Amino acid sequence: STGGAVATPEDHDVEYLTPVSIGTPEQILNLDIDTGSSDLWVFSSETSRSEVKGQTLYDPSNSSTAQKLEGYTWSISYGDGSSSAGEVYLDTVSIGALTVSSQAVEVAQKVSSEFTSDSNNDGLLGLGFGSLNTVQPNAQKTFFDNAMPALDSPVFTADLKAGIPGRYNFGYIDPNAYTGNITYVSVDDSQGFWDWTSPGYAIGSGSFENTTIKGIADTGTSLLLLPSSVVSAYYGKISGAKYDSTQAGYVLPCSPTPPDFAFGVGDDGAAIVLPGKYINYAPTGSSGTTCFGGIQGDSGIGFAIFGDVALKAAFVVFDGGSKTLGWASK
Ligand SMILES: N#Cc1c(N)n[nH]c1N1CCCC1
Repeated sequence: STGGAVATPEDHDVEYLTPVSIGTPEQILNLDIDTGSSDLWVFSSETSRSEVKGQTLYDPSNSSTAQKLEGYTWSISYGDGSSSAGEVYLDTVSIGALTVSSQAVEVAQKVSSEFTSDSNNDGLLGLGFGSLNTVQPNAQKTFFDNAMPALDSPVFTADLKAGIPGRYNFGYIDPNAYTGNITYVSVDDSQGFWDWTSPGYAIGSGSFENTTIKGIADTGTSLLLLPSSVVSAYYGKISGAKYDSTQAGYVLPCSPTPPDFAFGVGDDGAAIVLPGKYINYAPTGSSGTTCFGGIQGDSGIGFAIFGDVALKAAFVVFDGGSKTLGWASK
């Protein structure tokens, strides 16, 4: 089997939302597919009314295939301080033509203000490794883990794009979605993430800097978070770029377009190039003169995060069979 669906960017590509069908008859919710976590949770008929502002709600009582897991609960906190919690059902979940008949659907009873204010986001579909799942008393499998045995190939791919819809596909690699070769690298799944190591970076037309950068491929994070040495080298090339403590990040003049940023993949010289315009993440004020940087530091996290700013420059294969990541330009 195979499947897939469109991934539509929200403002500034802060997140990408994908239609996911749940239950019988189908209830379609727009979910944030997140390779940095492993819970599938949704806004629901059980979500505190005061914490819902425009989201579509999954109502298990309207699904003939919903089965409550009595006594099961979940609670998740993300690195950005947001959180949610609730109870658990099993139901049929589909992404395009790919259906999992007994998927754990975690219904939210509480969500933090960050989710309440994100009115187009109806929940998350985690595609990290199973060890990150928060369901108690027994952890539940991700959609990908449940689907894998039936997939033509044990993979899913992320083809996110700047400002326009891209796609998540399951079970196959679309040869028309990328250019050149796919370079595969090993993954350390010991922390539950798609954790890999880049050999270094280059700024603009500059020489390649060999420096080990260990980090996660994370569709649920907006920016590219890198070691401070790399970040200061990048912004040090840009007149007027500075760390702004009020914004809690590097800001830069939106014009002229900043230099490209490339990160290495594998030991044969392959690299993914971020066009400089991707680093103009969003204007900080109404004038549009100053932009918030799409590359920021990873201090305090313990690893780099290759979030959407990086991923949207690439075609990425998440291989659950070999536990590798494949990177290609496009
Ligand atoms: N912080 C954070 C984070 C992450 N590293 N991956 N996914 C995240 N979120 C998903 C929804 C809110 C935050």
